[in-house]
Amino acid sequence: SEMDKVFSLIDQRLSYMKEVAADKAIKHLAVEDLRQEQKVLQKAMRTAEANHLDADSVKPLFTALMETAKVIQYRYRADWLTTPQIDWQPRKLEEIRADIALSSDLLIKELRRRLSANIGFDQVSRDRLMQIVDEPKLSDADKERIFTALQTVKLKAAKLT
Ligand SMILES: C=C(O[C@@H]1C=C(C(=O)O)C=C[C@H]1O)C(=O)O
Repeated sequence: SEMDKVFSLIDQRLSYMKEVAADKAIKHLAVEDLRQEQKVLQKAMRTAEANHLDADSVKPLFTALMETAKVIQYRYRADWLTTPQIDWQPRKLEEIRADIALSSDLLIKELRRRLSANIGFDQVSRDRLMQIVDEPKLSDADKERIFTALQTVKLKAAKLT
C-alpha cells in the first residue's frame, strides 16, 4: 500500500546486493568500496536537498543502508566459499549500480512525500518494515538499525525571511 512505499523501496535497494556480491566474487573484488560509498552519500544528500529534505538528516539512513548492503554481500560471499552456487550470470557492476541509484532516488522522493503529509515512523510502521524488508540475509537487528535511522530523516527547516 501507499503507507509501505518507503519500506518496499528499501527492500528493492537491498534486493540488488546478491547480484552485486556475485559479480564481485567472480572478479575477486572486495565487498567494501569506500569511493563508491562516498559517491552514494554525496548524491543522496544532493537529492535530499533538491527534495526539501534536510541533507544531513539522510546521512544516518544511507550509512545504515550501505552497512546492511555490505552485511548481505558478506553473508552470501561466506556461503559461496563452501558451496559455490553462482550458476547464473550477474550483470556488470555499473549496470546494477544504476538500478541501486534509481531505488535511492525514489526512496528520497517518497520520504519527502511521506514527511510532507506528516506521516512519520511509529511502532506500527516499524512492524511493517520488519515484514516488508524480507531479505533473507538480514537479521531483525539489522532491520532495526534501518528503522532507527529512518526516524531521524526530516524536512528542510522553513526559511525565515
Ligand atoms: C552496493 C555496493 O557495495 C557496497 C555498498 C554500497 C551501497 O550500498 O551503495 C556502496 C559501496 C560498497 O561499499 C557497491 O559496491 O556498489
